[in-house]
Amino acid sequence: MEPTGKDKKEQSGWGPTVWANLTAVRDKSPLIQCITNFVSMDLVANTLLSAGASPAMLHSVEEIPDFTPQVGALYVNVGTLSADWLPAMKTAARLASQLGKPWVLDPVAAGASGFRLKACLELVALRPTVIRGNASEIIALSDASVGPTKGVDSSHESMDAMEAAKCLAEASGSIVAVSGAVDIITDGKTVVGVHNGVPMLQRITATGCSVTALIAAFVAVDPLHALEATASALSIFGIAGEMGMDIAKGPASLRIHMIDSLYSLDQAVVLSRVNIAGFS
Ligand SMILES: Nc1ncnc2c1ncn2[C@@H]1O[C@H](COP(=O)(O)OP(=O)(O)O)[C@@H](O)[C@H]1O
Ligand SMILES: Cc1ncsc1CCOP(=O)(O)O
Ligand SMILES: [Mg+2]
Repeated sequence: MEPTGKDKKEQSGWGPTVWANLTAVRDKSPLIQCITNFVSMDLVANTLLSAGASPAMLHSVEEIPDFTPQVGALYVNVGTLSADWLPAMKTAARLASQLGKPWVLDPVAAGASGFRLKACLELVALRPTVIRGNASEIIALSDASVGPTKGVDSSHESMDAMEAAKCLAEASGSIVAVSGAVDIITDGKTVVGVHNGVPMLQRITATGCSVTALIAAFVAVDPLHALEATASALSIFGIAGEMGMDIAKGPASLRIHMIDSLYSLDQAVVLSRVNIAGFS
């Protein structure tokens, strides 16, 4: 029998797992429903398309009963949250959970206001498959606290959020991913680190939103191995950033070259660049 998911990774390292997951996204082209912020819509859609997935920015509550059952995964991002958007986010998340479909939460600026924190906690209660945020967002969610904030940017390093990520994963039952110089992914017990990426990715708005969308595409094709799928997506996005950075002159050209690189990544590049390791 062919090894799958975790077994395959343990036998031959992460490279083949990451490549197999990217190949599955390209082959299956999963439909991803994105309820995301206004800033990110373009980069999120183009990231998904260049990876081979099929994005659809459908966010009206009236369309959810017809559309959400057809998607491979749902992506919810609270970046430009207002009260009128929240019912659609919760209705879609509840339906995805009921249908056993993977859904992924990006809790942008979770600790910036009481309104936003409460909304994020209500979404977490609807059992996302994966929660991906920066370190400050994951700490705010885990502590359920509003505090000093840099808004959508992080004022912490990803490693500062290791314990918060584990606690949040234990409490929620979700895979929790913290992005940063090292991306941390945990189910509350196992913790892996992704060491791909370049610092310039922080200078492009919506790269965090886009990597969360990519996680949704990867869990859509391997929902039973959500931790491995999440690490794979973060590694692939980081590698696309590394390849793009080789020719970029700054954030604007990195944005273009990163999308081109994501589209054209081949097996040799992926196998040589994947940099994922467990934490003991
Ligand atoms: N210092 C860094 N070095 C390498 N990659 C980074 C660094 N900081 C962020 N990244 C990458 O940039 C992407 C966006 O992450 P991040 O900036 O933390 O998210 P957000 O935009 O939500 O704050 C992720 O793929 C992450 O791995
Ligand atoms: C600038 C901004 N403001 C509200 S949402 C948003 C985009 C945030 O994107 P990311 O979290 O990927 O940096
Ligand atoms: Mg973000």
